[in-house]
Amino acid sequence: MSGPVSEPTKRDGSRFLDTLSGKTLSVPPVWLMRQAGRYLPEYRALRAEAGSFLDLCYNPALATEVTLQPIRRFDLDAAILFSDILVVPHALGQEVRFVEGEGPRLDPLTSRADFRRLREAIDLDMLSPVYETVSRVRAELAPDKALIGFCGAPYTVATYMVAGRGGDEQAPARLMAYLDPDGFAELIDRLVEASVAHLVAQLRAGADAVQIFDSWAGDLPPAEFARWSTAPIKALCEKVREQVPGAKILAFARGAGAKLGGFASAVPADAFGLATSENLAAARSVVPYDIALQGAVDPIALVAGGAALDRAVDLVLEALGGAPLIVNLGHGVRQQTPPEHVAQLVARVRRRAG
Ligand SMILES: Cc1c2[nH]c(c1CCC(=O)O)Cc1[nH]c(c(CCC(=O)O)c1C)Cc1[nH]c(c(CCC(=O)O)c1C)Cc1[nH]c(c(C)c1CCC(=O)O)C2
Repeated sequence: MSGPVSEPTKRDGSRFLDTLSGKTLSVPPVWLMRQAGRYLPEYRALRAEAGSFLDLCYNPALATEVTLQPIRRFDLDAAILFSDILVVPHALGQEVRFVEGEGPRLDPLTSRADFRRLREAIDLDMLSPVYETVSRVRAELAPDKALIGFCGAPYTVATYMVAGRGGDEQAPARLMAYLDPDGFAELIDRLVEASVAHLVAQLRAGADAVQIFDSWAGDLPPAEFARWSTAPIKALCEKVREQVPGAKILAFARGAGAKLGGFASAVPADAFGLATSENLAAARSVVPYDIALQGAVDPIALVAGGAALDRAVDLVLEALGGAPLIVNLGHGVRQQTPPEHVAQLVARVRRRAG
């Protein structure tokens, strides 16, 4: 577990890692954001026994099991660590809880004074169960399956820390960014440092790649996007690679749209995630051809299944299949998704295999 990371690209036969290295495969790799979760009956059963959602995130035996549940059921190319982006504010000393049926609730930060009361640096000991989960999952996964670690982007995590919850285009954080840009920058900088430490710990524990989720970045006007999404994610990638040379990184600025070209030219990621709303051909034309794109099947088409799902998958393969592609959804799996539809999606992607 300790010592330098194994060279991720040397893991044999991983379609996912080959694609991150810039290869175009006739059968692209596939995994799904939120592939573990409440749409799976085996998740709901285990969740009922685990106590709170955070208890589950900090229980290596149960979190390992939940991470592996979708891999046992479906022929996916990658597992994603079962955890949450809000463990970072939690380990910075902010109160975080998950209200059943409603989502996350944090004690909101309303001023500089509020976040100066948080820890200066992330308490990695608090997150040691997460890293223990990473090494347990890696030990159980087949060599051709990749393990993805993750964090939230500084901006998205800051929006939850300031608002105390999701919703309303995360307006409270945007308001703070306009009214007190230096104070907001201080929060963002602290989140860059905390996220670097969290991603490096996951890579050292055995994650083959890490994804940065900027779920709320797309709402920002271009100048704010450049300052609060692009610049911190660029710094995060560079600082992770200083400690883990060659680390494989996926960056998902959801809904970047016309801002994707600028984002992709500044951020040194190995793949860029695309949201459901993106024009795929336009996205491909603004990202260098040796850099992978990931996405962007509509999660609602996955709920629908049948011919609509096949068509949604085919459109992604046609638009993006001529260059390195990781098939995924444009956002997370919805709770009402019939599990059989995930099997159908994977089969559709693999259809030309063999
Ligand atoms: C914004 C965000 C969060 N968490 C995450 C994001 C970024 C991606 C996105 O935009 O969806 C990321 C996340 N959250 C979770 C994962 C695990 C890995 C995976 O399967 O993708 C990942 C990668 C588990 C989770 N995170 C959460 C659940 C549901 C909790 C439960 O089982 O009760 C899961 C499986 C809770 C959560 N966590 C968060 C919210 C807003 C919610 C409530 C919404 C909901 O309930 O679906 C914050």
